[in-house]
Amino acid sequence: MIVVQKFGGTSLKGSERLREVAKWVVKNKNEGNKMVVIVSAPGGMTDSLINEAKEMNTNPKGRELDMLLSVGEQISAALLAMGIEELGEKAVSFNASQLQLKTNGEHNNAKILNISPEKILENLNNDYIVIVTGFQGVDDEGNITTLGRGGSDTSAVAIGAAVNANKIEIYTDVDGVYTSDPRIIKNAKKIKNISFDEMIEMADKGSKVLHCRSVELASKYEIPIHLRSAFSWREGTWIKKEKTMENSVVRGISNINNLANLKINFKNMDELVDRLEENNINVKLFQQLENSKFSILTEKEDALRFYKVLKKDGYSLEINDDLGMISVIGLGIASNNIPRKLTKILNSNEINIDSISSNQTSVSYVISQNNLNNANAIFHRELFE
Ligand SMILES: Nc1ncnc2c1ncn2[C@@H]1O[C@H](COP(=O)(O)OP(=O)(O)O)[C@@H](O)[C@H]1O
Ligand SMILES: N[C@@H](CC(=O)OP(=O)(O)O)C(=O)O
Repeated sequence: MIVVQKFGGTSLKGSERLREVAKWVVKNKNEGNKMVVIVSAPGGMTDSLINEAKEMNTNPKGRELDMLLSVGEQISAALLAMGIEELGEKAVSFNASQLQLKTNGEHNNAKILNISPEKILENLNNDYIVIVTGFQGVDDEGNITTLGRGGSDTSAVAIGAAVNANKIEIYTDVDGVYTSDPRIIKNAKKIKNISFDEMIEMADKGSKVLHCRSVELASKYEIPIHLRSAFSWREGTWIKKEKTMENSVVRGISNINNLANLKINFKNMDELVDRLEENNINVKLFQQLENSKFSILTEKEDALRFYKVLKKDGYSLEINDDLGMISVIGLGIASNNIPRKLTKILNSNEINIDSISSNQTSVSYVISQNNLNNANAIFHRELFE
């Protein structure tokens, strides 16, 4: 059986943790499995590399940033290989360049195009534990790219699909997906099974426990993911195809912090869309308010950047940069009375709603950033406790 195991930053921070991971991987190998291990950078390293970059240049080029950010994963990969060899097993580490893990050239947010599994399979057949750097790729010209923050989950699923893995396990610092972020909601409950669609929606709406694209890929290839803890090693949460799930309408709550809304007077909508694209603004919600008035919800950093650009060009616009979004997720949620109930709950708690949006799997409220944790606690109490 081929088993892919991915370890996140906190699971790899410091030699003691690395040794625990090495022992676990060797134990799984000794149970008769062929092991492919995907690693993130040691916890906190990617953040501190970004800070160092910003000290040198307030707006570093994507290519150079990727050269720098890809370093952390390489450190984890080499150290883990050494730790495994110390336990008497054969291990070899590879970076994306050595494996020709091809992506497009979109620096800092690259998409995986192709992975040739031969080198990994050859080493597995020669009894090696294969360790691969997550988060990184190479473009057509050999430049190092990275997949966006949290992207090593996506590396794991893509590599799992390429080697036709029997199991993909993602190890982190919580023992599963919870009904809300357990760091914020102390009474959050562990979810045993969640469908791909629900998990995609939770990740897209701010639950950083899994990279959204990793779940999209797992859904495409129909490979279940087992998300579990590298601390307790207990059974975690299964993310899998909906058919095999028991029915329940409400699955979880997600939050996005630090959003901003721009209200813009702009004559031509196509031109506005072009300007958003040119400036790389990732729009979360786009509404036409009146004939030539638009409302755009985006991350605060993007909004402030776009505000400055448009202001300089003489446009009239307003900004509210104190917003967040709370979403409740569940299959078919929009077609029952839950959205109405949630709106009432916010109203009766005097939480102002800036806007509401919904789709088949989620309903989202844009509210003031200050109210976000409170709304999360109130929704959680009403829906899950
Ligand atoms: N619904 C949720 N269930 C579990 N964890 C969540 C959820 N939403 C957010 N999280 C957070 O995700 C964290 C794990 O993700 P992350 O820090 O990226 O780990 P890693 O470095 O292992 O990839 C948890 O510590 C938890 O606070
Ligand atoms: N090191 C990268 C990639 C990653 O996926 O990390 P983690 O698995 O620790 O979330 C980041 O911090 O974004």
